[in-house]
Amino acid sequence: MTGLLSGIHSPADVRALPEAELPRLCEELREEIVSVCGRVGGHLGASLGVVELVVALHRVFHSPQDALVFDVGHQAYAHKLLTGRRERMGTLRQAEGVAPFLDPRESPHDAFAAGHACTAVSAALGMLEGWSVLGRKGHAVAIVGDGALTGGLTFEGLNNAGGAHLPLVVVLNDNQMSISANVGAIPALLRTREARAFFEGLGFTYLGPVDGHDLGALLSALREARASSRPVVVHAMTQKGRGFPPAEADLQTRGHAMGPYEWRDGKLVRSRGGQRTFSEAFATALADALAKDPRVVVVTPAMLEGSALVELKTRYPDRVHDVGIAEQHAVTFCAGLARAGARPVCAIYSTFLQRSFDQVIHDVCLTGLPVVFAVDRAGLVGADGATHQGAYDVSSLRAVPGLGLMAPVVGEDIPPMLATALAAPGPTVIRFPRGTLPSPPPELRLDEASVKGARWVLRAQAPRLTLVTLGPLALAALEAAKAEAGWSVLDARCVSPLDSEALLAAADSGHVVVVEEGSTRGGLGSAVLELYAAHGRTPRVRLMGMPDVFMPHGDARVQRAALGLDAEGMRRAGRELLGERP
Ligand SMILES: Cc1ncc(C[n+]2csc(CCOP(=O)(O)OP(=O)(O)O)c2C)c(N)n1
Ligand SMILES: CC(=O)[C@@H](O)[C@H](O)COP(=O)(O)O
Ligand SMILES: [Mg+2]
Repeated sequence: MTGLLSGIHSPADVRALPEAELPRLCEELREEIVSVCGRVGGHLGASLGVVELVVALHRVFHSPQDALVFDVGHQAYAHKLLTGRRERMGTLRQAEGVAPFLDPRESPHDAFAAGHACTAVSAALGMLEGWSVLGRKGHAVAIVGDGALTGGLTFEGLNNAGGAHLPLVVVLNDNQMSISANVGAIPALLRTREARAFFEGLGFTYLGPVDGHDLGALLSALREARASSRPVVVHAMTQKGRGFPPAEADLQTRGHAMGPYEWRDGKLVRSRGGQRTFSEAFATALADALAKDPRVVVVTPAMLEGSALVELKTRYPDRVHDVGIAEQHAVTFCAGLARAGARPVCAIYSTFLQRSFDQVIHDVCLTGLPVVFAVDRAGLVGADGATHQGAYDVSSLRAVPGLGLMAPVVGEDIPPMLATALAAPGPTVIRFPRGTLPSPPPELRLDEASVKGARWVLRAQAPRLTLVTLGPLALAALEAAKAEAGWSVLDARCVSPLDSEALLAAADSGHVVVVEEGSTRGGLGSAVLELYAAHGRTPRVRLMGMPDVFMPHGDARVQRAALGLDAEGMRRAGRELLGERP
């Protein structure tokens, strides 16, 4: 790489450039972002939209003495390129490579770790307050999207900041988009003069709206904000996908994030197989439920695309609700719907459901309201890494009384599971992973009758060992067991309530390996051990799953194999437990 970017190793180099060179720097940053994302995929559109903003921020503020706190961190590729990570950017989102979002362990210029939305204002305010206590000087800037303004946590931070009289700078990166078009009253509010009144009402000085691609305007607004002794909002208008026509033209998919791509015959081609995903299979089952039962209502906290609900939203605009990046609200909204007699299905990623644990307990489960949670991205998620792993849903939700919890193995399991959940008098979780559907062996087909208990996928004549699995891992277990003599496979299917009878029968084999794609701390394996302890049963048990660390980014298939969550790994673990040569 020649050009300006090759001479930029830290923000000090950005500040040393003549101002007239900054447009060229922005051009090079865009070229680099498009090129990196073309090779490895990533959050292309969000990052392209803030190139001028990031350059201006590094020009006016002095990172790391000043803290630039990016909300989510998916928009920060230009920041990574300007802070010493340019040469490693080709490793973005891959194992051992540059992190998908921001992480202070990767760079001192990443002021605060993120990946989940709506944390920036609170974190930046906390840092300012901390510095004030410790007598350290510095500016703190929260860079927040308009989507993050649909989340309660952002408002909690703004409210606190407006009354705290600290010179917090909030840069509102308003591209009029969340992943989908932004929702609720906020988008309209931000288009009117009331935006000023709103932020001023909260105790902020309001600067803007500023053209977020006009470096001169940005520099002058940010300088004014830096000089302020009060909280300031700089309202910058940006365009997602800016400078890359396919992203500008297709905001929801290419404009937010996409996998690796290439140009073929003048067309952008995504390298994605045509196989159906678990999310799509769930959406198909939902379509059926919506058609059959007028009480069914679907709720997503800002993940219409990821949860494959775009088409259903078009077909049922009044029964499919995108409520914004508002997981707590989504769950309590569902509780209200259920209380009114509707049958809500909350489609939510496992990692984002963490936000609403109390709402699940207090608003839904305490009185047993019939809400269905379609918990997507349960298990390893791959390139999004530690912040997005679906590791804790089973461990945490298993503890909640009256909450049913089940997991399909194959796509065919989903319709009967959803029907069972919708017919249940109380709340139910259906958890399924990110990715494509496996091909079902004929013996795994379920009938449409209600789903009950565990299912023997393979029952050996003289069993020596049972692999107890959850979700699609049953298929790898089947492969492992078929290669060994006397191995059985039990698909636990329901974690709550546990099928005690089947699991106690599994103990008869003397050796039990419990395999799940979730934390082994408190997950299905723990449930099985609790059951055996309660019944005084003492088979030799081995637990397999996600270990007691925050699993980093990488290829999910590779990680699965490394954790032994494939046929080979299960065979190895089983043979070890049996005392046989692995
Ligand atoms: C708590 C949480 N919910 C959902 C998401 C998924 N998500 C990531 S970015 C994004 C859109 C954010 O919109 P905005 O803040 O406007 O930023 P933009 O992408 O437009 O730059 C969403 C919904 C998340 N990261 N965290
Ligand atoms: C940044 C963020 O939280 C989302 O954009 C997320 O990366 C989407 O993940 P999926 O690709 O699994 O939908
Ligand atoms: Mg936005």
